[in-house]
Amino acid sequence: MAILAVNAGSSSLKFSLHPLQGGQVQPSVLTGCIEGLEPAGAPEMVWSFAGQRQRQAITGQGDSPFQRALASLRSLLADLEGAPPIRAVAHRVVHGGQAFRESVLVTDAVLERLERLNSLAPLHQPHNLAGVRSFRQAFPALPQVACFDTAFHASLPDVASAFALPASLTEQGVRRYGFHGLSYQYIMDTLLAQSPRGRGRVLMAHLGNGASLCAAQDGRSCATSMGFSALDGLMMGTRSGTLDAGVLLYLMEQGWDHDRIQKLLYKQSGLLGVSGISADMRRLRADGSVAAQRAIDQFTYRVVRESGAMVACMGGLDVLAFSGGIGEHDAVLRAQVCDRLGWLGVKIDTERNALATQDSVQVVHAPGSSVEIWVVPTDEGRVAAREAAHLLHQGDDAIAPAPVLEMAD
Ligand SMILES: Nc1ncnc2c1ncn2[C@@H]1O[C@H](COP(=O)(O)OP(=O)(O)O)[C@@H](O)[C@H]1O
Ligand SMILES: CC(=O)OP(=O)(O)O
Ligand SMILES: [Mg+2]
Repeated sequence: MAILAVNAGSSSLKFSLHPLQGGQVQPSVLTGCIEGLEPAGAPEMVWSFAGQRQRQAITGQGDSPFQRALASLRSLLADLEGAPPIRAVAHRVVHGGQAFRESVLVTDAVLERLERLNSLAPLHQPHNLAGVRSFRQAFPALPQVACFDTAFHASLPDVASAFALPASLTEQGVRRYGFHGLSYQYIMDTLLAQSPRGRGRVLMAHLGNGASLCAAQDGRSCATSMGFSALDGLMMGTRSGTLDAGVLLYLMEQGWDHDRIQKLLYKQSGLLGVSGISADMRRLRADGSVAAQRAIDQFTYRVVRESGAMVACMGGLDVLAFSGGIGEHDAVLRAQVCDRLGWLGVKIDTERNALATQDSVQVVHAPGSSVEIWVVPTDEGRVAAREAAHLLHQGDDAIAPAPVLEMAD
C-alpha cells in the first residue's frame, strides 16, 4: 500500500508515491513532475522510479492540459511494475482559512468551503482544488485528503497573527495565516529528530519560487513572514513580498484595476520584475549582468532583514535551517545571509557550505558558531502523505475501506 502525494500548481503537477510500512510513511519510491501545464505550454512528464529518470511528452488534443496530464499520470501509475497499490491521495492545499487547522478528508462540502478561499491565494488555491476535483473524478474509490500549508501556523499567538486593523476585520478572518507549512513541518521534524537544539529557537528559511521564513520554538510556529495571502514577507520569484500598502492606493489612483494589480503583485514582480530577466535564481546567477545582481542583492537583503525580525521575536537564535530550491542549492546565498547575521553568532563553514549541494541533510556551521546551521532538503509530499496515513490510521468512519487503486474511465 502507498499514499500518492500531489501538489497541483498553476503550471505544474508534482507527485510522489510513499509506501506504507506498518502504518508508517516511507520515503517516496516514485517522484515526478508534469511541467508546461499553462494554456499554451507543451506539457512533459519527468519522473524517477527505481533509480531511473525518465521523461515523456504529453500529447493529445481535446481535454485541458491538466486533464491530459492526469491521464498520463494514471497510465504511469497503472503501468509501473512493482509500484505498491495506492490507498489514498494526499493533496497540498495552500489555504485552510479559519476553518481548517488540520488535514481533512475531502468531501463536497469541504471542497465548497475551500473554494471560497480561492481569491486569497489565486496563484495556488484554484489549481490545488482543480487537482483535488480531477483526482476525485479519476480515482473515485480512493480517499482524497487535503493537507494545508496554513496548518503548521495554527499555533501563531494572536499578537503575531493579528494585523493592526479594526478588530471587526480580524474577526472576519483578515489576519496572518502563514504558508509553506508542510515544508516547515518536514524541516521541524528533521531537526527535532537530529538536533538536540531542535526544540530551541529555530529559524527556518523556505527559499523556493515562493519564499518565506518561520520562527519556531518548542517545535511550533511562533512567527512567520507570509501573511493573509502568499504575497507578504520576502521577495520571491515573481512576487514582491512586503510592500507599502500606499503603493496600491497610488496605483488605484492611477487607474489600475484589480486584475492588473493582482498580475503585478503575483506574476511580474520579485526577481523577475527587478531583474527584467528571469524569476529563476539559477539563471540570474549565470547571467552576471548588473540587473541580475541587483535582483539577487535585493533578495538577499530581504532575507537578512526579515531574519532579524524573526530572531527578535524569539529573543535569540539556536538553529538556522535553509530549504527550498534556493536554500538547498545556492551556497553563495547561504554564505552571504550567514555573514550578515554574524552579529548573532552565526558562523558558516565555507567548505562544508560549498559542498552542501547534494540532496541530503547537511550541517554547515563552523566550529565556534553559537548557532547551528542546517541545510534540509524539504519534502512536502512526505508530510502530506503522513497526514493522510494518520487520518487513515484513525479509522475515520468517513474513510470507507478502499484498498486498491481504482480508476474511472
Ligand atoms: N543550483 C541552484 N542554485 C541557485 N538556485 C537554484 C539552484 N537550483 C534551484 N534553484 C532555484 O530554486 C528556485 C525554485 O525552487 P523550488 O523550491 O524548486 O520551487 P517551487 O516553489 O516551484 O517548488 C528557482 O529560483 C531555482 O532557480
Ligand atoms: C505558498 C507558496 O508560495 O507556495 P509556492 O512556494 O509553492 O509558490
Ligand atoms: Mg514550493
